[in-house]
Amino acid sequence: MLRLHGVGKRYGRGRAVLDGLDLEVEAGQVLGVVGTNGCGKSTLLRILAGVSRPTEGVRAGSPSLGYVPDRFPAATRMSALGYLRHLGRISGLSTVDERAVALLERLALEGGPKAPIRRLSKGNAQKVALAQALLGDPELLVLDEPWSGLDPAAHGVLGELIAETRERGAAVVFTAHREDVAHDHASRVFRLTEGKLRAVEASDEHGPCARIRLRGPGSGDWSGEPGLFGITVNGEHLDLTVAAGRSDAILLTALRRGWSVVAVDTPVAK
Ligand SMILES: Nc1ncnc2c1ncn2[C@@H]1O[C@H](COP(=O)(O)OP(=O)(O)OP(=O)(O)O)[C@@H](O)[C@H]1O
Repeated sequence: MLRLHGVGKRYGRGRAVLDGLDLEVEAGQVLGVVGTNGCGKSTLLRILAGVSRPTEGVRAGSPSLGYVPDRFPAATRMSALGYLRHLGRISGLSTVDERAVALLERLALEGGPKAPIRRLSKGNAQKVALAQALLGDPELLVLDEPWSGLDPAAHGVLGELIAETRERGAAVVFTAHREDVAHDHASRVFRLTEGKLRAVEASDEHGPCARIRLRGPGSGDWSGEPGLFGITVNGEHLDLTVAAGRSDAILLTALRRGWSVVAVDTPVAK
């Protein structure tokens, strides 16, 4: 879908921010990029999104793109919906209203679709940025620190939107500061250091997790269960967060203990 080969980037006469970097993005993949402040994550994503050119190397491929930049240009007088309509027209989308309103409602934009963009808080502006990136159902979604400023409810919705994007066969590349967040959502995680990407495997403690929702009546003491990272009681449901590799075993244990399985959210395939 999109390939970077030997990509380098230098601003003016400064040091090389990216240096001989290779990356292949394939359909249905979610790639997470982590790294310290200033290591070049936004630079890499700008090149992936085609808004900045590498000073060396090749960017090959031309998927349709949705991009959430690190800074959202939020100075417009338009309403959120007006802005999305405007971008939709520029991108040649015939009707955007229904999809735009649905996305803004799902992300719970404060003030609704008519909220003026320049009065939005950082997190709410980020929701509009996400909606504009998703509007045209792009083949590649490039998200620069998409969690920044979002409240926990919007975090959850963003996770769903990323999963849905992958399920319809599109690809996602995102940056994150927290490695565990990256592993929660990505099929592959890379660390950007010294201008290059290195794969980061999930450690046992922060590996990909599955979420299992059970309904009672069931019994048993879950303490000490290997690979069980967390339990939450949600009304009549018990929600377990488990290591992906242990989910079958924990499901069997739950069934034996008299629980019914309501839902299993499996991790992104490795
Ligand atoms: N337009 C620019 N002109 C000059 N230098 C730049 C420009 N954009 C980025 N840089 C420099 O390139 C380096 C990488 O910046 P970049 O924003 O890509 O890092 P980052 O990993 O996204 O950082 P953060 O985690 O803080 O968002 C930094 O040293 C930054 O100062």
